[in-house]
Amino acid sequence: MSVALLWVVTPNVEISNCFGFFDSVRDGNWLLESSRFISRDWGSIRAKKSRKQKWRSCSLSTDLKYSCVGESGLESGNNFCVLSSMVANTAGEMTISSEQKVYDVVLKQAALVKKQLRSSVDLDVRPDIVLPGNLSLLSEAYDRCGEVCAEYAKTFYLGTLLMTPERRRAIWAIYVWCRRTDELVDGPNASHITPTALDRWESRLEDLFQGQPFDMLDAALSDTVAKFPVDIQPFKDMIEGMRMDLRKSRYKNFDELYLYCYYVAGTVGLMSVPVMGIAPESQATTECVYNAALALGIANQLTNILRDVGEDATRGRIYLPQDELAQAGLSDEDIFAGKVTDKWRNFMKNQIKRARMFFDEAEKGVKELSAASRWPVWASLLLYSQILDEIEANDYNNFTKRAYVSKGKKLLALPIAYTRALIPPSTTPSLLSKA
Ligand SMILES: CC(C)=CCC/C(C)=C/CC/C(C)=C/CC/C(C)=C/[C@@H]1[C@@H](COP(=O)(O)OP(=O)(O)O)[C@]1(C)CC/C=C(\C)CC/C=C(\C)CCC=C(C)C
Repeated sequence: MSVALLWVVTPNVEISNCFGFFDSVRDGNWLLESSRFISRDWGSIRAKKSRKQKWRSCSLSTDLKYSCVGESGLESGNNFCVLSSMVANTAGEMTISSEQKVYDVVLKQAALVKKQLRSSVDLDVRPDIVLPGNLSLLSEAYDRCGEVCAEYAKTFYLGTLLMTPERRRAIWAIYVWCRRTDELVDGPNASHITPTALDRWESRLEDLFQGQPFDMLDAALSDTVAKFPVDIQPFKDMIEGMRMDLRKSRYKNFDELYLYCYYVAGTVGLMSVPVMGIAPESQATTECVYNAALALGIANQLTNILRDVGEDATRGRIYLPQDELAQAGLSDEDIFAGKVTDKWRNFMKNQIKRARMFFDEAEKGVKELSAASRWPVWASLLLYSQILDEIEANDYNNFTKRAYVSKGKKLLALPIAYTRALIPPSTTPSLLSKA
């Protein structure tokens, strides 16, 4: 299906398969982890005092709420203690945790866009610098991005129609680049993709950020990144996630999985916020909004992983943290056997709880976005989080049953998302402090 679509949307002047890309590149305790990864107050422990206060003002509470997730004694709230931004590697050496690494990227991204996004002007895009002839090519390129988006993500596409035309086009261009990147390792030509191919995709990315796009779809993104304060780092990180997918099929613990989820999905949040914009009246810190965006990406990816356990297993892939499986008395063989047992149900309950914590964290940031961007984000959040409800409704059989949200439920989510999108940003500095 995807290949057919790619042929339709790729213009003749370009390479014409796999979004025009393939030819061109041929040649411890999981409870502690879950608390640590979800609460921004962890960041505050590590950060300088001034930063710490800001994080505190927008974080989940650090109380023991998140430490009561697990079922085993190890996960008792009373044993909960703040570790640090360090984790032990297999050799027993202390290394920087994935959360710390990602947190640094979030801070950098937030700092980069703080000024522009806080502008009181509705849209702070730079004017077009293309010549008149190129303008229609560019608009054709954006239209194609819109078509891809409409084909792959219909509901989300409809949501983007509420955005201003400039923002909508930019989100489409980002979407298409992400989709193409994902297709490299997940699409029909995935078996031919090598690390070298990804290196080439990355140098192509660098070119487009320098204003030298390789094809039409790249040209749309090139224009977008010239107009909006979008940084290259999350894009490079997404490619890094694809590299990880090529070389890894197991994740030792949640620290490793978290990094993977950041690479392939948290990055999407960081790419999107500069385009969607933060409401000028919002009192939330930019970091806080970025953190929520990151959380939504992570939540979506965790949900995706939980939904696709059976499907991934048929490809020899298990994205679930190995240490948590072992703690639950489960092994890879149990996953391959695909039997829903009580051990499995308990394990899944904990995984679902953790994914929901990330959704909760994300919810805090949505209302801080510019008014027109809130609806598609709420819609995406509600629809994706409902997949978790469906896994429960399937009695945790994610081996042979694919959890999906029915059309009726999807339709119902849209007005709910719309109503939520009407909630204005927080204007109480005591709750969310201004940067
Ligand atoms: C409004 C909105 C949702 C904008 C995001 C648009 C965008 C640029 C999406 C790109 C998605 C994409 C193709 C990513 C490539 C990697 C990948 C496949 C990730 C998985 C997505 C699900 O994709 P898929 O369509 O394959 O799913 P199905 O299997 O068909 O169900 C991911 C699970 C991750 C997607 C991550 C997001 C959509 C992050 C969203 C976060 C924001 C938009 C930030 C919102 C801001 C705040 C403050 C909360």
